[in-house]
Amino acid sequence: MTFSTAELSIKRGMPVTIITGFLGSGKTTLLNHILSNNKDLKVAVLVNEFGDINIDSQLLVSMEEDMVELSNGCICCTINDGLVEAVYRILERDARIDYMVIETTGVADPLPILLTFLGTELRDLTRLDSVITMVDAETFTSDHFESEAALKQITYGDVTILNKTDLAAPEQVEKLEDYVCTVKENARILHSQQGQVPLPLILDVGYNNPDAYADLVQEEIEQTQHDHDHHHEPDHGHHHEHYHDEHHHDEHEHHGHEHHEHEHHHHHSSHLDNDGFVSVAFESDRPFQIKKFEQFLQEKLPQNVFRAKGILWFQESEICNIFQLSGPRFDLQGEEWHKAPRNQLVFIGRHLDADEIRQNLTDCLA
Ligand SMILES: Nc1nc2c(ncn2[C@@H]2O[C@H](COP(=O)(O)OP(=O)(O)OP(=O)(O)O)[C@@H](O)[C@H]2O)c(=O)[nH]1
Repeated sequence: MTFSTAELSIKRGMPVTIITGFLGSGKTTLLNHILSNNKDLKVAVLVNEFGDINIDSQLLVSMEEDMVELSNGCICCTINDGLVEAVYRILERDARIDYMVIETTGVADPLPILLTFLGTELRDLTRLDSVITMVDAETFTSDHFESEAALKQITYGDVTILNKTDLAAPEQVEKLEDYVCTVKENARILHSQQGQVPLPLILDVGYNNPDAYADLVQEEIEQTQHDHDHHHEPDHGHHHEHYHDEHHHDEHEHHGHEHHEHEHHHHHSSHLDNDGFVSVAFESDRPFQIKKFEQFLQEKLPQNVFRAKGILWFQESEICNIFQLSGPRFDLQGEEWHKAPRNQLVFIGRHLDADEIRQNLTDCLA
């Protein structure tokens, strides 16, 4: 008689923390803080990114590579098979794993992700410990970037971390705290700089209350069942079709596709459609000329780019430059190359003209 590896080694009751928060709020920074201070706790990480290139996972502090699982599909899709599969891959690992942390994209509504943990077979294999919401204390205001996802992130967070307090006046932080309490009564709020919060305040805290989501879970299961019956479609078809559609959407946003509704989305995510945010990826095996790239940033970077990140290679420099742009500020940090030099950049914003951005960047190449 033979056993599959999965049957032999699948882990049960794995505690899971979900990190959510809007674009650039500090999710990856918090994840790095966790990974640098987790002591004996073996943490596996699942990173979901908005865009075609995985930048975040390359910016994680050095850790065993196989502890990071990626999923570039849209994990905010309701009762999501792609997410379930990625979590399974972690649970099936032979290595010891004590804890799982999931970083969502900045434009994700966390509710469908929560419901995936509470309403599928993951309910028996994992224990959703808490949802942490990162908030950029400098830029977040009560208009929540006109993004429904940004609001949902606060609504469904079990702990809210007001991050970047170094960039915000104390009165502004206080005002933000009041606002968060209007969205979420009795919110648990922490403050931080660079995501530095004591880990016992955020990990293994048992804040998530599955009972609070029982009705939604039931509704979702029925909806999913109905949709599957209706479409006569196997689960896989659903996921891949969506995945493909996201990318198509990214690429062609400037032709006015932002109002397109994914037919196969269920009711929780259909209203979002990434709130009109699109991502434009750029990659090249040729280096940039520093001067030209600087000029691009100063003169050609579209105003509506909300977030950008990348790993940059300049002709004039031997080091790898980590580029971060979040709202009004950008930053370049040098480090050693850990792989063959190459340019990888992602821009995120509303109404971006992908062709124009790519052409302008191509013009910066040496
Ligand atoms: N000044 C300041 N900068 C911060 C702080 N926390 C994070 N940052 C910077 O903010 C930028 C965005 O941080 P990330 O951790 O990448 O944000 P994120 O939420 O993962 O961003 P997305 O990938 O867009 O979802 C980076 O340049 C960070 O170094 C902080 O407390 N103060």
